[in-house]
Amino acid sequence: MTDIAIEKKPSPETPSLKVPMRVTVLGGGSFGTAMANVASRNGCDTRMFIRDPAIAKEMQETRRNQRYLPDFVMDENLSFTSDIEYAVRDRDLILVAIPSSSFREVLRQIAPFISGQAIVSLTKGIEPDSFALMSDIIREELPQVAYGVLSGPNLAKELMAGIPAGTVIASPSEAVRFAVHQALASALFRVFANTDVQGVELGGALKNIYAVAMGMGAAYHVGENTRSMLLTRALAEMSRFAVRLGANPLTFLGLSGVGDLIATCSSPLSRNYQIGLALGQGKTLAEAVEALGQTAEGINTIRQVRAQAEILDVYMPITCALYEVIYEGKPPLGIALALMQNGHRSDVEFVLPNTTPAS
Ligand SMILES: NC(=O)C1=CN([C@@H]2O[C@H](COP(=O)(O)OP(=O)(O)OC[C@H]3O[C@@H](n4cnc5c(N)ncnc54)[C@H](OP(=O)(O)O)[C@@H]3O)[C@@H](O)[C@H]2O)C=CC1
Ligand SMILES: O=C(CO)COP(=O)(O)O
Repeated sequence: MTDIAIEKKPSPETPSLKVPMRVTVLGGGSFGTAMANVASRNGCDTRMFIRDPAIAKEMQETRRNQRYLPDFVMDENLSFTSDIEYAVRDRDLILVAIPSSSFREVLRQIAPFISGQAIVSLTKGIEPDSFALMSDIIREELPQVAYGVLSGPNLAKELMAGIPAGTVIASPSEAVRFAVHQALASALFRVFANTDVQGVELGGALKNIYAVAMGMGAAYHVGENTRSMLLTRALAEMSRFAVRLGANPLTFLGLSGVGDLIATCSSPLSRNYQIGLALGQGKTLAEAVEALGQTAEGINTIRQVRAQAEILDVYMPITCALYEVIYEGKPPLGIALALMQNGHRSDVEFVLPNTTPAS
């Protein structure tokens, strides 16, 4: 990252001072497009890396993302390239919006051209097999870079429509937190800060599991009491798991925790919710994924987290129940009834630890 952004850091008395930043977004799907648009609209010199040259050319000419967000016109200053070196050389910030399954591969492609740019993950998933978070992958592949993760209730279509939203930049580096704020914050987009990278990242990845569950619940027309119970127990479950991995439980009170859980679990715009809805309406997993045609990280996250919870001996009843329904073909209503009979447990276990063994 260049020094300019850091040297001109405004004092709290001069919050409106802005230094234009050079931003690149890797990934031309829904979220990459939405965040590139946020940065460009905010005055950043912004490039998007699209792997298919024909699509990059089409987007440059039409300013539309015909496949992922056809109903929106992108900011007129945004530029598009399929040349990865040109995309990442001499930039301040690289925002990575690539699905978790390809995240490492793309970091390896950019590695030869990285010398001082900060790398920020926008991805909400966990790498298959390794159980690595995106911040782990950045540290492994690019050990010298300043890095962060951005996560929060940020449905791509709402951002494109200019509907106000907030997000969280988590980084051990104050310079990265500041630079991301400077690049993205506006009257339409608030950027909050955290240092609990793992907690923020796990919030974004884990809530996808429960969005699948809530989509399925919607197919069964569950009531508000049931929805609220499921959401709140989801928060208990995800924070329990994340704390076992070293996260701060209080992070889950923030936008990247409860905030994103509410947005993703309540909105038909969420692709994970859409998958759950389709499954609840009787589609097979393959049919639901094919009909969606976009990334729904939750499907893999359910499998990964269930396996990891078993290894770590963390009680994750909702995740395990979903696994049984989706991957073992068990009947959803029977599984839901069994969940309701899981015994007498603490409401908030950081207040009252559970004393009875999990059934
Ligand atoms: N959409 C949303 O509202 C939000 C999404 N996220 C997260 O952002 C991440 C990306 O999601 P999203 O943009 O929505 O996903 P999409 O499915 O909409 O798009 C994925 C994009 O990544 C590209 N891509 C995949 N593999 C590679 C690769 N190896 N090299 C280069 N490009 C590649 C795809 O290219 P191609 O089209 O050529 O396949 C496509 O442009 C996910 O982790 C998601 O959880 C986070 C917040 C909100
Ligand atoms: O993470 C999201 C909103 O914050 C979007 O979730 P989906 O990937 O389910 O669309």
